[in-house]
Amino acid sequence: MRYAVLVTGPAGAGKSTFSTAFATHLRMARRTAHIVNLDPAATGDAFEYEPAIDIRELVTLEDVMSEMGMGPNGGLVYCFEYLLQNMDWLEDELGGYDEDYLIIDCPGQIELYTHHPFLPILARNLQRMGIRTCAAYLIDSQFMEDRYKFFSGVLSAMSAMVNLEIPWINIMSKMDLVSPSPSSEGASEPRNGRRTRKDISRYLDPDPLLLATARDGRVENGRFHELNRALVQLIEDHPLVSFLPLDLTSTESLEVVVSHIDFTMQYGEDEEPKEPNDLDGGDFPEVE
Ligand SMILES: Nc1nc2c(ncn2[C@@H]2O[C@H](COP(=O)(O)OP(=O)(O)OP(=O)(O)O)[C@@H](O)[C@H]2O)c(=O)[nH]1
Ligand SMILES: [Mg+2]
Repeated sequence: MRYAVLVTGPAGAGKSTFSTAFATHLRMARRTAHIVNLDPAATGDAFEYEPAIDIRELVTLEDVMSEMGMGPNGGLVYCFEYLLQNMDWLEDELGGYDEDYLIIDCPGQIELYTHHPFLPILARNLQRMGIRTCAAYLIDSQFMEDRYKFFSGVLSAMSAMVNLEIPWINIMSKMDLVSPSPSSEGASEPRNGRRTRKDISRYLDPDPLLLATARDGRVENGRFHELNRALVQLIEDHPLVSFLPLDLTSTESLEVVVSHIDFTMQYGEDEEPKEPNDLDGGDFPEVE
């Protein structure tokens, strides 16, 4: 059995850093892990490890921009359409890695997650190749600085999620930047840019009151209040929106995240009897 984790999320969320730390962690545990770079705009030595598979061998953003006269955003979308049309390239590359864990570092362009079918198509292709796949969606802990920014982050995570038919976990990255301040324990708002444990947990497991009330605890007025309440209800009703904190300065924190990913993919539970045939594959003769 092969496993793949799609590491996704907005620009600068810490995807590449997490991918590297994740690979190192698996290797230390004597598990085989390979990084797959799917960011056609990644610069030369962005990785501590040479990626085992690299989209830049198929297409680079730089070439697309200079040869097609495209800007960076259109260029990235073009690169992905090109990849989707050349799935056999990826399949050939992946063919060499059996029984392994593939950590797929995705680019940070939000369009790819919200309204482009790139991720669902990629996930379906990986599954068709017999690779057990899950996704991790990272949001930078700085999103917790502002509740509106935070909820817009939650909504973009949800909009990416609804399109995907694979198991999914949300990760709040860079938690080392918001370690709770012991001196302000009990207060509900940050002091000196630090946050209390209670405050942090309200974001990790989104608390509806966070959005429905203003900083000083007043209920906000008018139309936006109604809109916010509707969003709160949506988030409350949606069981998948909670975040696992990730602090890369703590091995324990990384271990917890890795074990969630293992659990999500049922890592190591591949000894079960296999399906006699791939039921939704095209292996059956046409029934008249
Ligand atoms: N403090 C802190 N900084 C981090 C952490 N992870 C990443 N960073 C920093 O955040 C910036 C972006 O990290 P990347 O890993 O390149 O993020 P990315 O999501 O791959 O970015 P794109 O590929 O451009 O979308 C870099 O300056 C990192 O050093 C973390 O856990 N803690
Ligand atoms: Mg990156």
